Amino acid sequence: MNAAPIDGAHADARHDGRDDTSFLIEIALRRGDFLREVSIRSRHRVIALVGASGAGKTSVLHAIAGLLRPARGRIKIAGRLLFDAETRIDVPAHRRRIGYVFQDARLFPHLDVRENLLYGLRGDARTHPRFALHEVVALLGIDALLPRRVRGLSGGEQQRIAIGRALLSQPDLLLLDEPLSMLDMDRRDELLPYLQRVRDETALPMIYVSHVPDEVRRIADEVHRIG
Ligand SMILES: Nc1ncnc2c1ncn2[C@@H]1O[C@H](COP(=O)(O)OP(=O)(O)OP(=O)(O)O)[C@@H](O)[C@H]1O
Repeated sequence: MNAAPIDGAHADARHDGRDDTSFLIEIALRRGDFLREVSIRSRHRVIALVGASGAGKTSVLHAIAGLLRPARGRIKIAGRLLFDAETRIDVPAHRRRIGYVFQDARLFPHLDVRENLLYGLRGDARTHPRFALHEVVALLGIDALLPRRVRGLSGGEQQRIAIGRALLSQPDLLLLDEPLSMLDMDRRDELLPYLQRVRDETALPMIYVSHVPDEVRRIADEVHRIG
């Protein structure tokens, strides 16, 4: 497979040219009969993965997150070597410092919004967080939702909480797997500006998977096609 860059939108605005905001993902993935070679090199901070259904986009994110071990290759992101088959480096998932946002919010229904958010904030992160609760709440406009139960929140509100929870886990990298795909057009339009704020104000490297060209244009510096 190839993963050639096919777009350079926003490139100059947020590309700072430093090595520690680059992506090197050169892997072979196997899942049953499915086999996919992936070669992504980018010096941009925010990249998108596009490709047909079943092309392997989610599998690439799983490999980056440490949930799927590549058959061979190397993953280095923002200056951190996460996986290298040759030297047998395979950083465990819980040490990769990755925030993962799924299609569905996957919130805990028995906890309220504040408790869902704080779930990610543990250990040292509680005392010296890079992303503090009040900052994340302001960034995502979720102050009024804090005491609410998850049940009854709209899909867009739930996704904002899921993004907040991911940020509060103090990640060095954000993976977003079609985070708007379960929302109708109006909700999508409501949530996109929040994703853009997260992109611009957290300065985190991000990988954004989507089928929707307009979303990809509005979020990513560079687009890579899988498949
Ligand atoms: N646990 C598994 N065992 C075997 N095959 C799998 C497994 N998970 C995924 N696959 C297969 O791997 C391929 C890639 O799946 P993946 O979910 O990564 O694609 P995708 O590009 O994210 O698709 P979509 O856009 O539909 O979410 C598919 O053919 C899928 O059927």
